[in-house]
Amino acid sequence: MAQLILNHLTKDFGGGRPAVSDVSLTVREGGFLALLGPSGCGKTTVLRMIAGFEQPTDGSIDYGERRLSDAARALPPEKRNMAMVFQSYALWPHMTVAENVGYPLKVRGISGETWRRKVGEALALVKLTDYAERRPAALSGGQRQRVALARCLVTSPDVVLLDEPLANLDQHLRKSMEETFRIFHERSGATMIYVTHDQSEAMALATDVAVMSEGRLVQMAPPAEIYARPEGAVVGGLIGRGSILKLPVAEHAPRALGWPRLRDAIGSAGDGLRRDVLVRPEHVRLDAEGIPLEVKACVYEGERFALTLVLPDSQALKAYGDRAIPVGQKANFSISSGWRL
Ligand SMILES: Nc1ncnc2c1ncn2[C@@H]1O[C@H](COP(=O)(O)OP(=O)(O)OP(=O)(O)O)[C@@H](O)[C@H]1O
Repeated sequence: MAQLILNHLTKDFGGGRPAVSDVSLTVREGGFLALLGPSGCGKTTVLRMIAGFEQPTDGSIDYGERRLSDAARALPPEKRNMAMVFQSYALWPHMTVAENVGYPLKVRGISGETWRRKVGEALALVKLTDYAERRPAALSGGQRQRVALARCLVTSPDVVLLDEPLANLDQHLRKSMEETFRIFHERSGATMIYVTHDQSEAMALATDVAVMSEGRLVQMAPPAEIYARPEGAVVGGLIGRGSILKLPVAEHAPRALGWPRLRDAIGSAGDGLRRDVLVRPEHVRLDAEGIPLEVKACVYEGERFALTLVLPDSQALKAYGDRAIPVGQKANFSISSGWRL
C-alpha cells in the first residue's frame, strides 16, 4: 500500500480547454476518494489516466515511489495492479458468475484450488455464493454490479477505480451497495477512487472528497470539512442542499457569519458589493425573535417538511420544518449560521 500522487496532471485532447488542467492531489494510503463535479468537468478522464487508458499530456501519476505515467512514458494498465468498475457492468454473458469473477485470475494463469478459493472468497464478500453457477442474464442489476465488484476484488488490487458504479440502480439498491462498498474497502485495504454525480453517496462513503470544475481541482477535504467550509460557489452549490444568497457582507467579515450579522445583511437595502453566502437549511429555524419571511413552498419529505422562504429582496431561502406552514403565510425565522463562500 502506498499513496497515489497526481502531480500537475493535465490532459488536452486538443479541442479548446484541456479536459484536465493541472490537477495535483494525494490520495492517502488506503483512502477512499470521491471525485465530484458537474458533467464534463474531467472526472472520468482523471480516472482513465490513473488506470492507464489515457496518457497525460503534462504532469505525472505516481504510486508511492513508482512512476505510473507522465507525458513521456506510461506503464500499461495490466502492470498497475488496479481494477476498474464501470457503470455498465461489462460482464461476459456466456460465462457463469463464478467464471466472470475468476476471469482475471485465469488471465494471470491461476487455476485449480487457488482459483476456486479466491473466487469463493470474493463471492462470499459480495454475498453471491449461492449464485455462482448462474449467468448474468438471470441476475438483478444490483447482483450484476456485485459480480463486477467481486471480479475486481479477486486479484487484490492496490487501487480500485469506480466510475459511477451505482448510476443504474434504484435508490434502495444504491443504499445496500454503499454498504457493500464500505465493507469491500475495509476488508481489501485498497485505495479507492469513486467518480459520482451523487454527493450524498460521496459523503457517505469517502474519507476525502475532491470537487472538480472545468478540468481543475477546486477543493479536496474530508466530507465533514468540505460540507462545513466549502470554497466558492461551485463547491457550495454541489455539496449539500444549501441556498447561496447574495448579501452585502464586508470583505474582511469572518467566513462563518452569525445571526446578528446575517440579520443586518438581510435587512440592509445597501447597494454595496454583495457576496455569496451559503446558508444550510438545517441552520434556518422558526424563531419568535427572528424576522418575518413568507413561505413560498412547503413540501412533505417524509421525515420533515422542506420549505422555500422568500427574503425581503425576493431571494429564495431553503429551510426544514417539523410542521407544515401554509404557502403565502409569514412566520418568523432566524439563521444560526452562514458561510461566506
Ligand atoms: N477521447 C476524448 N477525446 C476528446 N475529448 C474528450 C475525450 N474524452 C473526454 N473528452 C472531453 O473532455 C471533457 C471531460 O470529459 P470527462 O468524461 O472526463 O468528464 P466527466 O466529468 O467524467 O463528465 P460526466 O460526469 O458527464 O461523465 C469533456 O469536455 C469531454 O468532451
